[in-house]
Amino acid sequence: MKISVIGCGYLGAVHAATLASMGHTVVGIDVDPGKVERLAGGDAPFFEPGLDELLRDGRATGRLTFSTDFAAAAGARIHFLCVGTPQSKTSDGADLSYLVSATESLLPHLSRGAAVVGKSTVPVGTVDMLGGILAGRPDVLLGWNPEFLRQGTAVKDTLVPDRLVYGAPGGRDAAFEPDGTPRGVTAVLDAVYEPLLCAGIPRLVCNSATAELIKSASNAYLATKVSFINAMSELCDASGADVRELSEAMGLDPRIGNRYLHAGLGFGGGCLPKDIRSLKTQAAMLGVESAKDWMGLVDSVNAGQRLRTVELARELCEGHLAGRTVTVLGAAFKPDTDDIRDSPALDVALRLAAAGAHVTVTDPKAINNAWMRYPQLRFEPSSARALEGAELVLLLTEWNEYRSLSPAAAGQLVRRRTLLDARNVLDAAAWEAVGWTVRGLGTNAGAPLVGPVEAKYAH
Ligand SMILES: NC(=O)c1ccc[n+]([C@@H]2O[C@H](COP(=O)([O-])OP(=O)(O)OC[C@H]3O[C@@H](n4cnc5c(N)ncnc54)[C@H](O)[C@@H]3O)[C@@H](O)[C@H]2O)c1
Ligand SMILES: O=c1ccn([C@@H]2O[C@H](COP(=O)(O)OP(=O)(O)O[C@H]3O[C@H](CO)[C@@H](O)[C@H](O)[C@H]3O)[C@@H](O)[C@H]2O)c(=O)[nH]1
Repeated sequence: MKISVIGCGYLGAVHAATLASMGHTVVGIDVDPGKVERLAGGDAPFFEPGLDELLRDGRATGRLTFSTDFAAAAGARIHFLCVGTPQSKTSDGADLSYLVSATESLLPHLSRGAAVVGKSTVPVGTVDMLGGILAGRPDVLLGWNPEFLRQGTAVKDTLVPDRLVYGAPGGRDAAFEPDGTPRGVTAVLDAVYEPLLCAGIPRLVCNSATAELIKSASNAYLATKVSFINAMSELCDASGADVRELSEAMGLDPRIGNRYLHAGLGFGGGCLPKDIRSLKTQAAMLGVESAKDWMGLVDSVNAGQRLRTVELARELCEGHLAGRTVTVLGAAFKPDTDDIRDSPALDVALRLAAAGAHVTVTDPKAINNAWMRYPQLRFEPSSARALEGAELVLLLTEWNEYRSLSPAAAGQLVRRRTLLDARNVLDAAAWEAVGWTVRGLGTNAGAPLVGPVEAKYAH
């Protein structure tokens, strides 16, 4: 099947390359000529494990091409909208201007009966709004097929997803003939995903509003779990408990599960933060105060972890960050990606620098992106050189390279063996054994149990 993918960023490039690997003929369209040139050359414009290989394969078979020209999308049976829906510059809501523009650019090139299906994460009601743009083309099928991939494991997540969700006009009842044969956009999507469906991946068909909300609610739930355990980590610090043990024990209850229950610096990236704010805005507009307040709390607990980290760093520098030499391990919002969108690590690094510390940031993949965005920070690609002379080391993104640092070797490089493990991943005892002072978030490692509890319950 000929398919077009509009918007070739972290989502679209992976979607296009995996569809080509399933045997489809795919053209990726993007307004960024530099990105298109690299993709067309079989070279991913960002770091995503496994993507380069898929791009090269797609290029070799001739099934995967890229263009800046929307005319190249003509003749496709289905067009996937994968453009960004970032947080608006003026509110907490999503900026839908890229989607509107992409749909308008696509309109003149739509074949009779073609399907337009969005994958971007959108507020509920977006499909109806885009339907207005396509109103003059009643032959065109419109649907939504939200994406759940994670960066760092995007290729595997796309080829072996937990589920496929189709938002189709009229919902489940209208999506099938009386004999159960899929019709309309459901039939087209089934043909696209045939190999996945044959492999037993569950597929859920619902109306567009439900599909839009399934995506937002899923991200909101993941963010809720992270903020919940981080709120518990603060309780642990206040009481002398250890959040790693608490989380492990809670996670063994299958009703709770241990995933997204890792306490630390909290969530960042191009998805969870903007998606919970967008959901908060949607809830407010729909007059649903409980969901609005819930998202606000999840967001503020998450922001609090960044501030707690800076305060802990200050404490570890005897109350004064000004003039201190500080090394930050990690710039990406999480390991295995070069994405620095809303990176908790860089947020903390900027706050430390603003407090007067001499901050050096290192990262295995994200240095270039970080340096272009924050030229005021100092970056060093080599972690060994970044550690030289440090008075405080902060582990802010848990790349394997940092998890496997030798405490003794790192100790030879720094001026003072003081470590803040804000991702709670290191073996504090092994580091303390060679003279490091180690602190975490909610692990109480090395912290004196000064009596916040006694103070709170004194009267
Ligand atoms: N990144 C993820 O892991 C992920 C996963 C699931 C869903 N999503 C959602 O997918 C969407 C895209 O996210 P992303 O991370 O890929 O963003 P991104 O910024 O990496 O990519 C968006 C791409 O769209 C292009 N673009 C913008 N306007 C365009 C237009 N009018 N025509 C053609 N191309 C245009 C941009 O140049 C860019 O390459 C968002 O809604 C996001 O929430 C992302
Ligand atoms: O126990 C945990 C798990 C994650 N995180 C942090 O949470 C953030 C998000 O992590 P992850 O979900 O792995 O990254 P994303 O690639 O942003 O993926 C999320 O956002 C995508 C875009 O919507 C969705 O498709 C995915 O399903 C959803 O997991 C990162 O900063 C992590 O460090 C924690 O702090 N503790």
